[in-house]
Amino acid sequence: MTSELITDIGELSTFAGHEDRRANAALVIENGRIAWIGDAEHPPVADVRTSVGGRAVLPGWVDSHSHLVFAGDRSAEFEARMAGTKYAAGGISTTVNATRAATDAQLESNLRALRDEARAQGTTFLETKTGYGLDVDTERRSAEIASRGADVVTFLGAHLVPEGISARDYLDLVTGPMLAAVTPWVSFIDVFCERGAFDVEQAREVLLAGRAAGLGLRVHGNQLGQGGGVALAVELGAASVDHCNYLTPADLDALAGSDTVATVLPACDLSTREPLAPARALLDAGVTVAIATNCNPGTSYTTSMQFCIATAVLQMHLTVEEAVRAATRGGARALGRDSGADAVGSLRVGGRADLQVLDAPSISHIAYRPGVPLTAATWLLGQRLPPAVTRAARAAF
Ligand SMILES: N=CN[C@@H](CCC(=O)O)C(=O)O
Ligand SMILES: [Zn+2]
Repeated sequence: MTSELITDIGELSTFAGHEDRRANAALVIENGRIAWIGDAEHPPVADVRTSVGGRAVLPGWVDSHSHLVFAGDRSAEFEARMAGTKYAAGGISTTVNATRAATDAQLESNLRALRDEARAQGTTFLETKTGYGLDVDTERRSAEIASRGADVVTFLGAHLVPEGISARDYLDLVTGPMLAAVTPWVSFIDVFCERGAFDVEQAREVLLAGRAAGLGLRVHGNQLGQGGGVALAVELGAASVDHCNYLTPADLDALAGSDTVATVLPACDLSTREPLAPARALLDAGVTVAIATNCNPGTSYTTSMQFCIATAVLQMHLTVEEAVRAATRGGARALGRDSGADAVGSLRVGGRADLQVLDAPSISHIAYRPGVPLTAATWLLGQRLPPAVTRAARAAF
């Protein structure tokens, strides 16, 4: 099996827990894994030598929150919002109607185009959710399609109570036949615990049914106002609670004393004109923070982790290193994948060779040069992605 030495690295960021950023380093990839990390002056013998010419090398992004199984467009809703209309959960139904009407091939092609767009920008590990079907058949096919394009799939049948059914009957469906239909394809269950979606008791019922089916738990919480989503996530030991825009001091304390990751979604905060999530306060309280895109057609139509990181630095007051860690190791933690043989989001000997090279000497350029796409090359499980694959989304016309 061919081994590849990556050398002339300007700055190596590993996020493996020690020497997170180092100069004069090199690494060797073999069999899809990192075989060696060390001093560039004393590398082991390798079959192939790749010089990155002083550029920065770091883990690929772990985007731990997206909604990529959908059809249709909500740019008119976005324009209205930019003109002053407030975001409300009800907008989800526009995408539900378009998604139900789409064929499997259309949904899969959209998902793959967005996944490739993300990869071209350095994302090597991606979670995505169902949640625009909201009937048994469309949720099942959404989950199956998602499993062919994403690394982790989350069941979000509890996104909104669709038209034509009572909340009680819909909860019975979500926690019964719908859950049974998606279970082969998903590893987490999620619920939108918010005004206009599901209240705390309804959310608890959904999460407990998911847990009984063997799924991990996640919560969309405290996005549009203070509520019980964060407290419920902590109470039930959810892997993450996502959004976290409106936190009380008690929410902060609860998160700080827990293993639940707070996932912040900076692009969504800007696109919905909600206050930015208090990522600085969360980190200061000792909470593990993840940064993700929340790519979806309603509230955050971007696959750019770099945009999210730059926003977290420039507007949420994270340091560059904190933000990049949150977008790699933090995302991995939110997905339960930050340790063990299948760990992602860090570069360590024996771990997956999922990495990217920036067209910049250090990670600081991600925020220092905001809006500039800096990923120059990406390796996924040790294989360098060909430019043709990463440009596929744009070539298809
Ligand atoms: N908040 C709930 N769900 C999505 C948005 C859904 C939509 O408006 O389409 C989110 O994470 O922002
Ligand atoms: Zn979301």
